[in-house]
Amino acid sequence: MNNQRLHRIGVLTSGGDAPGMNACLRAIVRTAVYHNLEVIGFQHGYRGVLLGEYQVLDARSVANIIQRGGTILGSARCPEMHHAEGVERAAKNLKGLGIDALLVIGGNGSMQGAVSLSEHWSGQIIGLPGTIDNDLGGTDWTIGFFTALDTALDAVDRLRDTADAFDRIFLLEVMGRHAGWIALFTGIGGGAEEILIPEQAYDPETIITRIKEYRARGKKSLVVVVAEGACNGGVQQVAVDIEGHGFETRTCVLGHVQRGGSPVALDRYLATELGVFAVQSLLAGETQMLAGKLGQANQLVPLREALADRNHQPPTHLLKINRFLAT
Ligand SMILES: Nc1ncnc2c1ncn2[C@@H]1O[C@H](COP(=O)(O)OP(=O)(O)O)[C@@H](O)[C@H]1O
Ligand SMILES: O=P(O)(O)OC[C@H]1O[C@](O)(COP(=O)(O)O)[C@@H](O)[C@@H]1O
Repeated sequence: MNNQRLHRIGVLTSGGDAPGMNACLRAIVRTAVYHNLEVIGFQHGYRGVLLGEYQVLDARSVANIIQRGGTILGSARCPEMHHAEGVERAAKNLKGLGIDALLVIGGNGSMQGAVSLSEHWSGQIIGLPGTIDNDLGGTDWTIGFFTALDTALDAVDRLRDTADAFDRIFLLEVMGRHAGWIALFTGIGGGAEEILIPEQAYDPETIITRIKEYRARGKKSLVVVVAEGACNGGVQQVAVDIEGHGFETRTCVLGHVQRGGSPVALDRYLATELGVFAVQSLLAGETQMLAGKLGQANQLVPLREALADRNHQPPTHLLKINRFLAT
């Protein structure tokens, strides 16, 4: 299966970092070295390609990182890639460095960058889904989602303790500007009474009515999980709306805590399997693909299709079943 033209591959981590990116780097480097490939790690995502900032990664350079959050390569949002000149420069630099193939670990934006690059560069490109938001098509799960979820769930449990002690309404804001995956799964797993996500129109009147019903049914403490992008103004607006009806609230914004920490088992597993699969795919001559997990299988989906996949929405039927669960 060896691709005779493949000698030197580049790898980068881009966009919002996600727990498990290091585990993925380890799997990529070890698999590549096993197959006698040289690996160049670009620092801080596409910025490293543009500035020529990179390091050679050998098998030992990825020792003892499988359990570490963040990314040893660093990440960045690199605005230059939004312009043709930036993409052309990245392509020129990759060519100059003799890179035969590039592996991009990141979210939606990073995959857009990979597609743009493929229009100016003839090397092979494979993307790997790395974002806590789980908002990328072409894969059921993204690296980092499971860890972020556990962090958010832990926060809900802790808030419930103090909410119970004071009979209070707590609002927890979790990440997800455009995607409600974290909020939805955290809300279900944590037994939240209400879950607000960007995929569902925000209706303050409904929330108020339900809070009154909960209280009438003897529920004292209430937890509302709010995705960052659930409504204009985020959790602060929700607090204003609820307080406007005479209910006292407390608000907690979880923020970047969700991005850090040691990856949980499922993220390490996903990162490792997809890392190996991505290198095997390069060796098989594949390009412009996302290496993802669909069901139990590793799958290659064309990057453009993965980006266009509108079916990868969070399962909003969970909002309906939460009506039973919150009774
Ligand atoms: N439409 C695009 N065209 C080219 N490059 C892009 C595009 N969108 C994003 N990128 C590149 O990918 C980087 C990461 O994207 P971003 O959306 O910030 O994070 P993520 O990959 O986690 O979704 C951006 O900073 C930029 O360098
Ligand atoms: O760290 P920043 O730049 O403030 O971005 C925060 C955003 O990044 C994320 O953590 C991850 O999003 P991306 O994968 O799109 O980068 C979002 O949940 C959050 O809205």
